[in-house]
Amino acid sequence: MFRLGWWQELIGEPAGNHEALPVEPVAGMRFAPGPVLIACASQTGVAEDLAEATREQLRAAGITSQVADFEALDRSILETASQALFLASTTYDGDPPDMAATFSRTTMAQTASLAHLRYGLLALGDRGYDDFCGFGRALDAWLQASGAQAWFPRIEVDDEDAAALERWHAQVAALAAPVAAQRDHPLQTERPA
Ligand SMILES: Cc1cc2nc3c(=O)[nH]c(=O)nc-3n(C[C@H](O)[C@H](O)[C@H](O)COP(=O)(O)O)c2cc1C
Repeated sequence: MFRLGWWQELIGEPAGNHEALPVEPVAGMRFAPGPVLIACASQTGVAEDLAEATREQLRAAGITSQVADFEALDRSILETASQALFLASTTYDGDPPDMAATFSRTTMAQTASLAHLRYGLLALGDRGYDDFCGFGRALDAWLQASGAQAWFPRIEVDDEDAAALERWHAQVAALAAPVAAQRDHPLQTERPA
């Protein structure tokens, strides 16, 4: 679906250079300059639609992003992304969507070096199933074990619950707001809390 090197082209790095970025101190609750990776694992399309809505939300805030499904993701892409939003559903018996099966089986089989990565995660599921949000929870655990730092606690969505989805878009808006404010008022510096 995606050509090789699509993420490296977006961040201006030649494809094939897979060295991890240096670890940066934790910044505040805001997107950093540079593109946001929106990674989507969907079986029946709900997470895909939400990923597009999130991309549109970022575009309206003047923030560049790239939506990628988990088939196009691998360790090297995550090791060169500094910020990402993950939208991940669960299917079958607590399993990843088909498009994330290889990622789950291979990339998640061992931890990665993701201390530079800040992320938000939306886990989609249905409490009617035994393993609620099984894949989203496993992905979150793997990201944390790999050193990535969550901007906010994982948001879990039960059967497309509107309140949970509102929380997601509110969190994205909160991350985007300081970027938009700085763009609109570039001479104002942020005051220390
Ligand atoms: C066949 C099937 C199996 C599912 N299995 C689970 C499950 O094990 N755990 C869970 O929390 N949700 C489960 N769900 C619910 C989906 O995760 C939920 O409907 C989600 O919104 C689908 O998102 P998607 O369209 O992006 O795949 C299942 C749904 C279907 C249709």
